[in-house]
Amino acid sequence: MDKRNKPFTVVIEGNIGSGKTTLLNYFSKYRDVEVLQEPVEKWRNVDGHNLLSLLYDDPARWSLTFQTHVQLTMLDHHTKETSAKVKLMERSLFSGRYCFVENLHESKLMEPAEYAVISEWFKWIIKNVDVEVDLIVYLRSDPEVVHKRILQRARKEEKTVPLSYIVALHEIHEDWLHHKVSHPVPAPVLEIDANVDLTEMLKQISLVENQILNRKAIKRVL
Ligand SMILES: Cc1cc2cn([C@H]3C[C@H](O)[C@@H](CO)O3)c(=O)nc2[nH]1
Repeated sequence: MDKRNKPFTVVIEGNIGSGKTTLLNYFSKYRDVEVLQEPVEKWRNVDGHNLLSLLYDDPARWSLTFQTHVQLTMLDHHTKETSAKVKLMERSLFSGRYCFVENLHESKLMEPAEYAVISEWFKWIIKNVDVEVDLIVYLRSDPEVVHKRILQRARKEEKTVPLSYIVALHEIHEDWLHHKVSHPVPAPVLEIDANVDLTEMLKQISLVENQILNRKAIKRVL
């Protein structure tokens, strides 16, 4: 991708059920913003196989397969050309490797040899492909709050997700994006309190909208 016309790239990060889709929908009304949601439907149908369902039914057996496919679909989003000035992505190669893969490895649901292989892929990609991001919006939430939402949302594959899994993912997101002590942070982090209800969340988003749309920088250029 030609660096000159690369869009201002913003990734939305946060635990399962932290309100990423709400934030992305808020911005889909803008002409000049390309919104790339997580391609969950792709993960549910890879040549007829529902990898998301396989993952949750038997994570030890399927975590490498699932995370390898997610890494491919994220690479596709990172490298997707667009004429829009802003590209808004739901999650990224970075949360894939630093949060989800890390968590599966730490909880012994991914073999060390599998962890090594998917990490080699990740290292090669960030060395050889331009997957730079300009801003991370971190939807910070409490595990109990999002776990309740997940059960209410009742995505069929997630109905058995235990609170312990959400707590582990929360800690890993916090170490990476809030404490910034575990892995490289590839862009400045803008934190949003995601424990609030929808109306309050939308109010928070409108307060940081100019930063997310990089308005002032674009005005400077124009
Ligand atoms: C990058 C990345 C996104 C992502 C999502 N997921 C799961 C969490 C949710 O149950 C579902 C949709 O985000 O997929 C995962 O296990 N590993 C992931 N890695």
